[in-house]
Amino acid sequence: MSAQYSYQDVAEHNTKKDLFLVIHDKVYDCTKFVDEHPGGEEVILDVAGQDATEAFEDVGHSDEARESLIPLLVGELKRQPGDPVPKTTTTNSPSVSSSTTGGGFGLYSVVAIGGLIAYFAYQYLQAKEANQAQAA
Ligand code: HEM
Repeated sequence: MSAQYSYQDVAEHNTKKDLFLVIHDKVYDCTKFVDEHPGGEEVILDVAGQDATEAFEDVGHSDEARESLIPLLVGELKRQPGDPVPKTTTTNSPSVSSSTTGGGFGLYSVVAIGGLIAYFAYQYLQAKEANQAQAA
C-alpha cells in the first residue's frame, strides 16, 4: 500500500492541520506529530509540505527519532524533473572521532604506513643500484 505522491501533492499538505513532509524521498504525515515534536512545532511548520531531508539530517536526529518516523509514513515521493532536491543525501550521523576510542589506532596506522614507505623506498634504491651496476 505504498502510495506515490508528487512533490505538488505533498506541497498541498502544508498547514498545521494537514501536514506532510518528505525525508529521503519518503512522505510522512506529521499532522499528529507536530505537537509532540521534542524540537518544537515551529521547525516542523517551517518545512511543511516540503522536502525536510536536509533540516532533519542537520539536527543529527537520534535513532529513536528515526524510528518515530516509521508510523508516520504514508507513501513515497515520485520525484519529477525540476523538483527541489535535498542537498544532503547522507543517512549517517556525524562520525565520532577515532581519537575518543583510545588513539592507539591512529599511531598504529602511521607506523604501518611509514613502514610500507620505507620498504618501497628500499626496493626502489636496490633496483636503481642494480641498474647502475649493470650500466657500468
Ligand atoms: C517527522 C519528522 C521528525 C521527527 C520524527 C523528529 C523527531 C525528533 C525527536 C525524537 C527529537 C528528540 C531528540 C532526538 O531523539 O534526536 C527531535 C529533536 C529535534 N528536532 Fe526533530 N524530528 C523531525 C523533524 C524535524 C525537522 C524537520 C526539524 C527541522 C529543523 C527538526 C528539528 C529538531 C530540533 C531542533 C530538535 C531539538 C534537538 C535538541 O534539543 O537537542 N526535527 N526531533
